[in-house]
Amino acid sequence: MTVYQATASAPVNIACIKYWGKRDTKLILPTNSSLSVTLDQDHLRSTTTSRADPSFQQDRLWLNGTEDEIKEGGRLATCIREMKALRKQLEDKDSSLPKISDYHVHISSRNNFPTAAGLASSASGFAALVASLAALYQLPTSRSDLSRIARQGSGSACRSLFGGFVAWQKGERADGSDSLAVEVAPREHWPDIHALICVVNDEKKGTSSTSGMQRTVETSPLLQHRIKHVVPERMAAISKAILARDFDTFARITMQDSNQFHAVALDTEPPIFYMNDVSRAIIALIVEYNRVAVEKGGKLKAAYTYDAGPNAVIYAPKENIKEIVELIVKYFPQAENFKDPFGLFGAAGVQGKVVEGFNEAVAKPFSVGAVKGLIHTRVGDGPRTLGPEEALLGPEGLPK
Ligand SMILES: Nc1ncnc2c1ncn2[C@@H]1O[C@H](COP(=O)(O)OP(=O)(O)OP(=O)(O)O)[C@@H](O)[C@H]1O
Ligand SMILES: C[C@@](O)(CCOP(=O)(O)OP(=O)(O)O)CC(=O)O
Repeated sequence: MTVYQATASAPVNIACIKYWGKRDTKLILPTNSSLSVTLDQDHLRSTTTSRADPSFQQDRLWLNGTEDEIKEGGRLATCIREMKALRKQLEDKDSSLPKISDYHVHISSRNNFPTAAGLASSASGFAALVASLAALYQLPTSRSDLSRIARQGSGSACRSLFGGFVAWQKGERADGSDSLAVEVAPREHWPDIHALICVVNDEKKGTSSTSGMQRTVETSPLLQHRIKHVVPERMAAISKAILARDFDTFARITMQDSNQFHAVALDTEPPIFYMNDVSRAIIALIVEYNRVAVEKGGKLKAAYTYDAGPNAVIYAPKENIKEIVELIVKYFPQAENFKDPFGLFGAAGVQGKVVEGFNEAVAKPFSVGAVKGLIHTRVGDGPRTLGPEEALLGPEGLPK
C-alpha cells in the first residue's frame, strides 16, 4: 500500500523592519509591511513530517513529541484546511491523482531550539508545516502563494517561505490575497551577513506577540505615526541597501526600527517591556563598538535587533563576528564553551576583550548566566524537502 508522507524543514527569520499590529486578526493581515533576514537552517530549524492515510480518525499534530490540540477554527486548523483545499483543486482537475485530500493527516514537528521563547519558533514552525504539506500533496504552488497560507498560522511565518532577504508586503485587499512574502534578494546575493544570537532568556515569555501587538493597535498613538510615516520609507531604503550590499545603511535602519518597535510597545497601555537590563547593556556595547569604528573613519560594523523578548540578535559582516563574540564574552562570561561553527577561534577558545579605543565604562560586567548562550549563524536558504530517512513519524503514523 502506498504511504503518502513527506518531510520538510524550514528556517527562522528575524525582522529588521518589524511587523507589529494587525488590521485583521482572523486572516492575520498586518498594519505595516516588514522585512527580515532568513537564518541558516543548518543551525536553527523546524522539521515537520506529514502523512495522509485513510485509517486516520482525525487530524493530529505533535510538537516536540507532545500532542497539540488542533482547535476548530484555530490557526493550525486553518493552515491544514487551506492546504487540503489546494490539493482538492488539483484532484478535481486531474482524475488520475489519488484522492488524498479527503484523508486525515498526522503531523509530527520538532524544533532544534527552545519553543515560544522569542526565538521565532512560530515562524519556522508554520513554514515547515506548510512546506511539508505542500510536499505531501505535490502542489505546484509558488512560495509566495504558500506564504499566504503560512501567514494565517503566524504572521512572521510567511517570511520563512523564502531564504535570503524577504519582504512581507502588507497588501491592501480585505481578503488578504495580496498580503504575502516576496524575495528581496537570495542569500547568495549577500552571504557575508552573519548573525550572533545572544540568548538572554529561553523560557516562555510573558506577553505574547499576538496579544501584545493588538493592545498596541488599540492604545498607541505612536503606532499610527509609525505605520503611516515611518515604515514605508524604511522598507524602500533598506531594500535598496540590501541590493547595494550597503551594510552601513542596513545596520542604521535595523537598529532604528528595533528601537521604534520597543518604543511602540512602551507607548501601549498598559506598557509592554520586552527588553531587560541585559538587553540594554548589549545595545550600549554595540553602540560603543560602532562609535569606535566610525571615529576611526570607518562605517558601522554591527546592528542589534530585538523581537518580543530580551534576546539580542546582532547582524554583522562575517569579518566582525570574532570581535563581537569577544566583546560580549568580556561583559557576559559564559558557562559553556562557545560553539564555533565557523572556526573563528582556535583550541584556546574565546578570550573576552574589547577593541582599541573602546570605553569600557559604557556597561558593567554581568555574572555568568546573564547571557545563557551564544548562537553564531548566518543568512540561509528557504524550506527544504527532506528524504524519508529524516521522517518524524514511525510506521504506524505516530511520532518516532
Ligand atoms: N514546529 C512547530 N510546528 C507547529 N507549530 C509550532 C512549531 N513551533 C512553534 N509552533 C507554534 O508557535 C507557538 C510559539 O509561538 P510564539 O509566538 O509564542 O513564540 P516564538 O515564535 O518563539 O516567539 P516570537 O514569534 O515572538 O519570536 C507554539 O506554542 C506553537 O503553537
Ligand atoms: C516582534 C515580531 O517578532 C512579531 C512577530 O509576531 P508573530 O508573527 O509571532 O505574531 P502572530 O502573527 O500573532 O503569530 C516582529 C517580526 O517578526 O516582524
